[in-house]
Amino acid sequence: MAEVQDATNVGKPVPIVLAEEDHQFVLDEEALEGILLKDDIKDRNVVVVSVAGSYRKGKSFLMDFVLRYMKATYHLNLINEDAHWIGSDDKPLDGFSWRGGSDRDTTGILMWSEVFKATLNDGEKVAIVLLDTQGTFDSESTVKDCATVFALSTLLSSIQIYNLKFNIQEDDLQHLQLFTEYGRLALEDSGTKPFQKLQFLVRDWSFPYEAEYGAEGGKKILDKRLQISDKQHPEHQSLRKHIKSCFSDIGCYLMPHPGLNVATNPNFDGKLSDIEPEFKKNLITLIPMLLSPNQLILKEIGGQKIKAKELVHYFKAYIKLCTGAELPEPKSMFDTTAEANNLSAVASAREVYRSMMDTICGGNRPYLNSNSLDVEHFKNKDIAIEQFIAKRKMGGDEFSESYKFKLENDIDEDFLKFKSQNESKNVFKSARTPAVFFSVAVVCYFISGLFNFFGIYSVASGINLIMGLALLILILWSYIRYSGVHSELGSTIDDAANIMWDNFLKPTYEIFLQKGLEQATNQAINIAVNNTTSPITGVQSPFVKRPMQRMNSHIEMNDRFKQT
Ligand SMILES: Nc1nc2c(ncn2[C@@H]2O[C@H](COP(=O)(O)OP(=O)(O)OP(=O)(O)O)[C@@H](O)[C@H]2O)c(=O)[nH]1
Ligand SMILES: [Mg+2]
Repeated sequence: MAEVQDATNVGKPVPIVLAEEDHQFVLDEEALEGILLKDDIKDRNVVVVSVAGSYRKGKSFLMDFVLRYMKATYHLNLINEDAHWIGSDDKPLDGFSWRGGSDRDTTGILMWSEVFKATLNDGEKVAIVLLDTQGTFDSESTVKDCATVFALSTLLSSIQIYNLKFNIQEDDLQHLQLFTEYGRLALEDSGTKPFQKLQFLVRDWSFPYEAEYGAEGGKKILDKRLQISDKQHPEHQSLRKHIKSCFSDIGCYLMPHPGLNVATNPNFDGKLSDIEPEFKKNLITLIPMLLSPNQLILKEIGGQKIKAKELVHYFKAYIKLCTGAELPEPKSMFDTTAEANNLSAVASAREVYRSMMDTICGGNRPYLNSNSLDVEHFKNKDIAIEQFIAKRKMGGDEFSESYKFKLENDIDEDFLKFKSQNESKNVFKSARTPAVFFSVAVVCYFISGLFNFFGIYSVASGINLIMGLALLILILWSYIRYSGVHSELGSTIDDAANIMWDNFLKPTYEIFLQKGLEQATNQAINIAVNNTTSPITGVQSPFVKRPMQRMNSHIEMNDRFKQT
């Protein structure tokens, strides 16, 4: 017994993964290498035991009993059959820091500085590493912090103890799913189960009449909780399938309550004499069940056993993955639900906009002039946004503001598509390229004729060359449109035609049109005022003649009236 007590003073907890204030996790490589790269350790295959779960649930307290067992069994080579490893009744519990109170204690990931050396039944010499982790869901950690610690410790351990209180609840399974999925994302898909042993540990189990304390009762409860049946909601079924697919072995142990001293006495220092005998009895069964030489599970990654020196590389690689920008940000249940709500409201409002625009300018509707299309767009956009605002959504106005912005962007994107679809229906626009090049050819033809007439042959042949080029481009464009090949060249020709149209042909055409209109208006006024015959038809217009006759007769009548 004395030897056991001395042994508990060897080693100390070493922070390996440090939780920084800005919610970043940093690996202390030097400390890690100091533990795992010792000459007598580095080439041994490793067993990594870790404990994870919500904060303030006795994880570090349990690990200190694990330490007592490890020291007695592997450090001092005491065989534990007589349960002496658990120590004397009056010895306070030390090792990983544990304490009472409601505020979190452990942060980041701690590794015990002593790596225990063991020889398996087949003679293989292995090293056993113990990890204690920061509890999940304390008031200071974000969901990402919790997922990072849980995923890292699951990725790096061969036995992960999932520490729960009272029962295995649905939310415990949901969190496990979230965290393991986070860890699984960090791994390349190897097709095999990514993690090894998962040991549910239910503390303060209060229903021994339903399932007895220990592994047998634990199995009964676990089977019930992980059972998949057709009657279950698909969400529950997939959750269970997911958990089973992640771990190669899943067990459960039901622990009794340790007694009121442990749970509520602020002066409790871990003495066995203050702990309920039933709890002690179960510790003596639980810990050797996981860690006796014939129960050890070697750490494997992708089917390969991992040596202590290799574990250092995996620590470095996984922390980089879990803290890098590649993994998606895990969110709280509320955020995820509110996001889903808002996204579905965005989708249905967008659908409203699309279907309204479809009836106005969809594929089977005729061309609409761009002003009317703009008016319809703004009107329908307003209707869609109003519908988005009116829809009941979780998260409140502030939360949905960014989704409203997204909806506006999505609608503007849709509008661009509707617009270009509408433009493609404008036959005049699609005929612009041939019209431009044809016009160039015709104009060149007349101008070159003019130069020929005046005998300036060199200029005329230069203009003829331009005419030939325009015709050649026209033929090339027609071929591209017909065959569908070299579409980029086709677009360049279209662009060139647009530039010529916008800068030369359209202004010229507008000037002529304006002049023509001015002339026509002047003539119409002349006809009206002078009652002249139309210069075009040579006929006196009845629309002008009749009102003029009526006006003249009114003047005549007026004059006669004045005379009488
Ligand atoms: N009810 C109950 N209390 C326990 C049990 N085991 C330990 N405790 C008490 O729980 C309190 C917290 O113990 P810790 O080991 O520090 O808990 P932890 O889970 O490591 O907490 P964090 O490091 O903050 O995540 C201490 O007061 C222990 O005495 C148990 O099985 N049941
Ligand atoms: Mg702790």
